[in-house]
Amino acid sequence: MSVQWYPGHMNKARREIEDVMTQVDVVIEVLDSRIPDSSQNPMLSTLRGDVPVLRLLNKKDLADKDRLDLWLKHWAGNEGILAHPFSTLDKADVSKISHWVKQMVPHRGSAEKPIRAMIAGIPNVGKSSLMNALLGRRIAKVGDEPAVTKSQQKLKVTEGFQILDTPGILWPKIENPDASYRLAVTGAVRDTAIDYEDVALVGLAFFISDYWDALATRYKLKEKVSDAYELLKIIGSKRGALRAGGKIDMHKAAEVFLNDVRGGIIGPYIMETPEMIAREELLVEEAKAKKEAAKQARLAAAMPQRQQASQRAYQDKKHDK
Ligand SMILES: Nc1nc2c(ncn2[C@@H]2O[C@H](COP(=O)(O)OP(=O)(O)OP(=O)(O)O)[C@@H](O)[C@H]2O)c(=O)[nH]1
Repeated sequence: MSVQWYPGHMNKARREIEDVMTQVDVVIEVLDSRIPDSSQNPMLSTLRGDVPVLRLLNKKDLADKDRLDLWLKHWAGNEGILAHPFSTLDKADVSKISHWVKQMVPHRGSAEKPIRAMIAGIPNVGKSSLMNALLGRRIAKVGDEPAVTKSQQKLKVTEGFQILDTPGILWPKIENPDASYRLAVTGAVRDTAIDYEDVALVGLAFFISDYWDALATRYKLKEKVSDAYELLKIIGSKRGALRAGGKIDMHKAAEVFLNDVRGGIIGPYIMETPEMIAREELLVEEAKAKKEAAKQARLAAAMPQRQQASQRAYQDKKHDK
């Protein structure tokens, strides 16, 4: 949960995943179904090459089923990707994994040629829980170490199915500020990375627009409140987040709300839809194009000055002769 991603970490993770990729037949990519896009690692699609990916939308018990279906439809045609809603808490789901991997790698799966899988995902998506559930025992938590570590042992799940003993920890989409907030709201990145109250306000604004009824039921709100800051104050007041003198303690109010969101107490939700991500990507592209155009305009504007400067330098040189 507390990995801080720096370029050095990312390079190390990338190299190690590349090495491990040669030893596996399938990657089991664990996502947080409340943020199906932001919990994907941006590099995995390139790193995996031709290796198929079983994409588990974990924590389905916390997710909005309708939006989950939108994502499944969205990925349906993707070559080499099989996606399923999933929960490590659901024994029936866990028992289906060996069938799903066999579907993806039909030429392996016997005792002589077992399917070798690596579990991978960003921090806190449920990789260790998945390994424990598959193996029926607790493995040591990998926690703070980015990427795959040590030489990899293969652990037997069934006769024809093995998993590597250390999950691959991948970095989240930290370069996109909107995604960073969504990762923070669900608890996938450390609270200290972004201001706690800001995270709660982003989360609250999202619930106001997308899941107002659930919010109203949880906090017994009679009328719609559109302003996230005002609503955080109301939640703080209702839940006793007060300082001495009766002023609202906004940090405590943020804590109350975020604990509810992360624990699924308000109700099932998904913060991203394929359509919304497409719009966001378009905006990012447009912003990039605008920035580039502004740079070119600045260069063009500076051109005559540069030409004048080089002309002056030429004339000075001539004069000196
Ligand atoms: N509600 C719910 N919680 C889950 C599920 N699977 C895992 N969790 C919880 O998610 C949290 C993170 O799970 P871990 O298995 O530690 O996640 P991880 O990916 O190994 O985390 P790192 O070691 O930080 O990379 C724990 O509190 C788990 O209990 C699930 O299906 N539903």
